[in-house]
Amino acid sequence: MALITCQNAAFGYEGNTVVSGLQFEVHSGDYLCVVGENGSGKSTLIKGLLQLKAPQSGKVFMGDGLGLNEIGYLPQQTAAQKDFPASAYEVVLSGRLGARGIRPFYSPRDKAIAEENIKRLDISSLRNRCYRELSGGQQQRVLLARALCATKKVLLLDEPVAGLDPVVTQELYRLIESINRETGLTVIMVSHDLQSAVKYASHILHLKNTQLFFGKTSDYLISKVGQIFIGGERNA
Ligand SMILES: Nc1ncnc2c1ncn2[C@@H]1O[C@H](COP(=O)(O)OP(=O)(O)OP(=O)(O)O)[C@@H](O)[C@H]1O
Repeated sequence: MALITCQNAAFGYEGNTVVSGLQFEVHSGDYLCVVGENGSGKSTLIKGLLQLKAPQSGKVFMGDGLGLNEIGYLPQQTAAQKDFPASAYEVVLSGRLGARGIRPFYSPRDKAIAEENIKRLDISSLRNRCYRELSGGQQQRVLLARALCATKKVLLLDEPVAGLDPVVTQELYRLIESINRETGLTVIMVSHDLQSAVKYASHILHLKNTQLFFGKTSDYLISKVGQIFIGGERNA
């Protein structure tokens, strides 16, 4: 059974539809990249998957025992988040807030999970540094560790490389791919970067206010949509 299913869903704001015809499934271990131009509805879909937004029509549902609090989410960074006055360790540990529920303190297990992800993302040397003093790439690693603390099942990333230089961008992509490959964690990532999407993702969802393509990356590459967009970028 699929972890997430979109059944002919449409989303919008105050009666205006911004993305429709969404028909896809995400299975355990998939690495899905959601691509499309500015304003094509990618972030709106992410809000729908997180159930922050109800579909105007159609359905979105979770299966395979997936709970909403088992999705680790790395949102698009805002200026306010970049200025967060806490240590890198505190930011990572706060990924356990959803699991902590009404318990007043973090448990030894919460702290062990934070340690595990600090090690996994190789950020031990940053743990006591103030988050807002870190570079963009370091901040994204900390936020990725935070999102991993929240989940063993699904990681939802909205443009995780926005504003990073090409070297740090490729490092982050490789890291996300190795987490997907080594742990089987399902990854759903919004990206503007088609070349990297087809390099790393197992599946592509291409939006342009409607669903232009959904399927395996290998099929996308030989599809009409894939040929137009990938060809277009290569010729640009
Ligand atoms: N809160 C909102 N209220 C009304 N319209 C909105 C709201 N948020 C987004 N929109 C509109 O919905 C459309 C899709 O926006 P969305 O942010 O989902 O696109 P996107 O593909 O994620 O774009 P980008 O790549 O620029 O982040 C746009 O036309 C946008 O102006």
